Amino acid sequence: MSASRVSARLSLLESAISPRSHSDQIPSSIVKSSNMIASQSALLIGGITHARPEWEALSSILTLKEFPSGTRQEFIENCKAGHYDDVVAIYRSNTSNKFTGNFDAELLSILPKSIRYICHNGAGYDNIDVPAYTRRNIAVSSTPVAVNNATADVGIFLMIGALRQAYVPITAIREGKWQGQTTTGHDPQGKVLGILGMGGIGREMATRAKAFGMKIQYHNRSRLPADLEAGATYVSFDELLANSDVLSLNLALNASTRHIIGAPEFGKMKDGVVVVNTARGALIDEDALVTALDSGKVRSAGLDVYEEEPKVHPGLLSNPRVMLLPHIGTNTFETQKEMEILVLNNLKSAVEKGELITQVPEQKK
Ligand SMILES: NC(=O)c1ccc[n+]([C@@H]2O[C@H](COP(=O)([O-])OP(=O)(O)OC[C@H]3O[C@@H](n4cnc5c(N)ncnc54)[C@H](O)[C@@H]3O)[C@@H](O)[C@H]2O)c1
Repeated sequence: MSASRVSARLSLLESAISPRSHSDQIPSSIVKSSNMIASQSALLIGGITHARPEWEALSSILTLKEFPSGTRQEFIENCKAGHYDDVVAIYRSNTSNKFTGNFDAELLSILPKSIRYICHNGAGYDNIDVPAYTRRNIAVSSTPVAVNNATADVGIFLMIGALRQAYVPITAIREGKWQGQTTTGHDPQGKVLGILGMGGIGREMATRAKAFGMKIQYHNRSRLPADLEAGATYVSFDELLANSDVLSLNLALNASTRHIIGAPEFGKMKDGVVVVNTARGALIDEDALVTALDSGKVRSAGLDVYEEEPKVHPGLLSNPRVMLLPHIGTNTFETQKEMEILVLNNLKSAVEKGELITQVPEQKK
């Protein structure tokens, strides 16, 4: 990692939050109050695993409330009953989305008028209707940068696994079949990696892939400055499809990127292309991917994300040329902790300075 990126990463983590003594007590389902009564509250939806002391330290400036688990209906009832009427900032996550459902326009209409900030734990935030929250003047932050290394590591793991079609030997040896039906794989050396979405994770994919002797090309909405390009070639979307041996998806899911890769795009790719997706499942039309795998157009794929998680397309499950992981991109101790701290730093900055550190780019425009 370059010195500038290290310092950018550290500056996100520098915090005025000073951990206080850790309490293992699970708070009540609605309210965990501080010793002092602050006039404003923060609401934690779901759990905090690694940074609970830092969360509890916020009780010096805020009353802390929690909705650790439950249903969307229960959450809505709490809102309607006025339990969160003094909440100015919410800590939520992709994980806690299963309790509340999406932060969509319906939920927004029920949230207390006091809420000014949504501090989201996750680099992807497609479960928040950002335009609707922007219209209500609610600022939203996510956790970029902190996720880069762990997610790119998984991307490389999936790419190598797909190139080597590693699923077959991995399962054969445990079934007592030694190599079983293992086929001969392919080297990354000398191949062209095409990165669609050259943001934080895409650039870390590029850094790692260069060490494997790959040539890097990318497509982004706009070309990057030379220092961020770091030797990668900027190409059009169609050139990326036509000239990549491995295509890695590293862009956000939104209305304009849903199914950005479908049957017409597979048709423009090289025969035997390898597809890696650690971004969001719905970027790819999964039915079209299964068809392209079945025909051999796509030789193999490495996937961490799916269109309808936790459902996985049966055509992917049954295909031994596909490496499948259950959305574990950021699931390391170090990264999870860094993400939690970054959310809390956003929350503290919001309350104390009126600004988020990593506000989502759509709102910064
Ligand atoms: N598998 C996981 O656990 C995991 C972990 C973290 C992030 N993610 C996903 O990865 C995505 C990328 O994360 P990031 O932190 O690198 O985001 P980022 O915002 O740093 O980078 C995304 C890049 O995509 C580009 N882009 C957007 N729309 C595009 C388009 N139509 N065509 C080409 N490029 C486009 C943007 O300009 C940006 O450079 C996230 O949105 C998230 O959904 C998944």
